[in-house]
Amino acid sequence: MIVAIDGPAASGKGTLARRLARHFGYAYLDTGSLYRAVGFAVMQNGGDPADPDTAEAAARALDPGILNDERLRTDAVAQAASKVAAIPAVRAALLEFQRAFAKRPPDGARGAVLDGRDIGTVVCADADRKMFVTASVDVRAKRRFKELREKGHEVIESAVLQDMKDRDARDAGRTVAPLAPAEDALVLDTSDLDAEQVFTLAVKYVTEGRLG
Ligand SMILES: Nc1ncnc2c1ncn2[C@@H]1O[C@H](COP(=O)(O)OP(=O)(O)O)[C@@H](O)[C@H]1O
Ligand SMILES: Nc1ccn([C@@H]2O[C@H](COP(=O)(O)OP(=O)(O)O)[C@@H](O)[C@H]2O)c(=O)n1
Repeated sequence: MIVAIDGPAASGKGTLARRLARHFGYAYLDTGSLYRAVGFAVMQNGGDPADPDTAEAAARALDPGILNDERLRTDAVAQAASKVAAIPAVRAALLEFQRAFAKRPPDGARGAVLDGRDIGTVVCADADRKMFVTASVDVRAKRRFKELREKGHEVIESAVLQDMKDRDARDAGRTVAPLAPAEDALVLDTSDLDAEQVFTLAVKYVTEGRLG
C-alpha cells in the first residue's frame, strides 16, 4: 500500500502522514526534508541555491543521515529548499531514492506513506491512495508561526506569511513537477479542521478507498 500526501507548506501533511504511518504500521518518508537537506548543504558551503550545478552536486552527495536534523526546519532553509527544488537535475537526482522507499519500504513494512509536493503526480503516480491536504495561506502561516515560536525561533508573523506566499508561488509556478493535486486525489481543506478530524477522515479514506 502506497499512500501519497501532497500539499502546500504547513497544511498539516507531515502531521497527518506521520500519524497514518504509525496507525497502519507503514514506513514514512518526509520528502521535503530531502530538498531542505540539499538547500542546507548549499547554504553551508556559501553557494547559491538557485545555481543548477551547485545544487545538483549537493543533491548527488546527499547524506540521508541529516534528514532529521533540526537545523533543516528553519524558514531560511525552506526558502533555499524551494529554490533547489525548481531545478530539474535536482529533482531527477532525488527521484530514485523516493521511488525505492515507496516500493521497498524499510524494515519490511507492508506500506509506505510519503508526503511532499509531487508524490501523487510524479514520484508515485500509481499510489493506491492520494490526498491533497490544503488550507488558506493565513491559516497555514499562523500554524507555522506558532510552531517555530514554540521551538524557540525568533520569527515575525508577517515575515512567515510573506515567506509562505513566496514559496507557494515558486512551488506552484515551476515548470517541473509543480505543486498541484493529482486528478485522482482526495482534496482535504483543513482550514476549519483540527488534526484529529483530518486524521479520522484520512483513516476512513485509506481503509475504504473513499469517504462517502
Ligand atoms: N489540522 C490542523 N489544525 C491545526 N494545526 C495543525 C493541523 N495539522 C497540523 N497542524 C500544526 O501545524 C503545523 C504545521 O504542520 P505540518 O504537519 O508540519 O505541516 P506540513 O508538513 O504540511 O508543512 C504543526 O505545528 C502542526 O502541529
Ligand atoms: N516532494 C517535494 C517536497 C518538497 N519540495 C520542496 O521542498 C520545500 C520544503 O518542503 P517541506 O515539505 O519540508 O515544507 P513544509 O511544507 O514543511 O513547509 C517545498 O517548498 C518545495 O519547494 C518539493 O519540491 N517536492
